[in-house]
Formats: sequence, structure tokens, C-alpha cells
Amino acid sequence: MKLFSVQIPELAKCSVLMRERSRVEETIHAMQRAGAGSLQVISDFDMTLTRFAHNGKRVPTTHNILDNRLLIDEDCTKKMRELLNTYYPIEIDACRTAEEKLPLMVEWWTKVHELLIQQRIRKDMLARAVEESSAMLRDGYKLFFDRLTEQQVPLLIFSAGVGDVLEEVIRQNHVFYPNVHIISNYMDFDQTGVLRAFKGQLIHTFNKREGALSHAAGLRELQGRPNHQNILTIGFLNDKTMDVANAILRYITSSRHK
Ligand SMILES: Nc1ccn([C@@H]2O[C@H](COP(=O)(O)O)[C@@H](O)[C@H]2O)c(=O)n1
Repeated sequence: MKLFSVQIPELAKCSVLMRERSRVEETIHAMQRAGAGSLQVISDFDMTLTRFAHNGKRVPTTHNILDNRLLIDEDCTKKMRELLNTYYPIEIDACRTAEEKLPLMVEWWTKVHELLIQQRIRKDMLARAVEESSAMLRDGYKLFFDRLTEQQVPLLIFSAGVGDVLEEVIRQNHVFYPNVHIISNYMDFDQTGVLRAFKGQLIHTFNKREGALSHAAGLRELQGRPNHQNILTIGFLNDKTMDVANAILRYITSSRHK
């Protein structure tokens, strides 16, 4: 289909890899015919909506943003880093199955959350910790969030990170719009604003997908958007921008094509 190299030239870039090009094109076409009113977007957060690295340094995940003296002491920093060095290589180990990794991920998240609770983190310090961090959204994020909100397309961010921190990152980047819904690990603060637990069921890397789909089905705003036969999954190479996702979004939501 010539149409796509002309109307979405970003898809012709050699950095864009597709398992079955014709299927991708058919799906985008079907989504465009269905229009913005049928669209819903589900996204990860850390290293998807945020950058992987900047100036050669890793951009912190929402958990790592909490590594700030305003919130935790040196001993906790040390223990959290040891846990990261132990469990992160397991999370990304291509030789282990998801079944093998799952209990180890539960162990990692549980240990870190216990450490954070012991630190009696203060809710009113979170915004400053985010300000002082090097958290950074991926290039092209503004166009992405703006387009979705203009077109009233719900954006469900499903993250195994820390929801309170995630919210603060998008708030400080001025894109926490009403169409944005976040499912994540939220902190539970006592009446004086001190962390005492994490709310609800733990979300980790290996239970995110099922959780995202069941939550999406339950959200009132997403009802009436049953575009389940047309699903497009987009992954990013670490240092790439959101231009491909933005180009597809522009095409699908542009009234010119209707
Ligand atoms: N203590 C932890 C636990 C997890 N992480 C990383 O957070 C990432 C969350 O990613 P989302 O796409 O779900 O937002 C996850 O992949 C872990 O690598 C961490 O940094 N510290």
C-alpha cells in the first residue's frame, strides 16, 4: 500500500520494524475508518512515556525518583540499589520465562515497598523530589498528550511504578489532562501525610498486561469504544522519540481521511 509511505512517511524509516507490515497497515486503516471516537490508548510509563537516558545518564524510574534525601536515608538508598542490582537483570533476562521471573518480581517490589514504608515518606515532599530529579518525558510527548486530549481519546497509563510520583511527573510537565487515567501502585498516607502502606493489589512487570485489559474494560469512559479487533502495539527503541506514534495518531484522528 503506497498510501502509507505517503500519508505516514514515518513508517518508512529504517528504524521502524514490523513483523507483518500489511497487517499493521490494515489495522491503522481500520482504526482511521472507525475514527477517534472508537480509539483508546493504553501505555506503560517508565522508559516508554519517559526517556531511557539523557546525556548518557539513565533517566530515573518513578521508584528511583524516591531516592532523594528529602524522602529516604542513606541506608535505604543503599538497600534499594542492592535490590535493583539483583532484580533488574532478572527482569530483563531474555533466558528466563515470565513464570520464573514472576515470584522474583513480587519479591523485589515487596521488599522495596517495605523499605519505603519504614522511611515514613511525607506526601508533601513528593513534588519537590520530582522537581529535583532528572525525570524526563520522551521527546514528542507534548504533541501526543495534546492530540489525545483534543480528540477526547482516553489515555490509560498502566505502570508498575509509583502512581503518586508518576502523577507528579506528568503534572509538572503540564499534561495531566482529564482524559488521562492512571493505574499504578499508589501510596496510602495516614492523616498526617506519612506513608503507611501501598494501596490495592501490587502491580509489577508481569501482571501489568492482564491488569491493564481488565481495568480498561471497567472504565466508564472507555465503554462504547470497543475497537478490540483492531489492536496496534508500539514499542520504542531506547533513544527514539514519539514521532512514529504521533504520526499514526495524527493519521487516525485526522478528519480529512473520513
Ligand atoms: N524498585 C523498583 C521496581 C521497579 N522498577 C522499574 O520500574 C519499571 C516500571 O515500569 P512501567 O513501564 O510499568 O512504568 C519496571 O520496569 C522496573 O524496571 C524500579 O526502577 N525500581
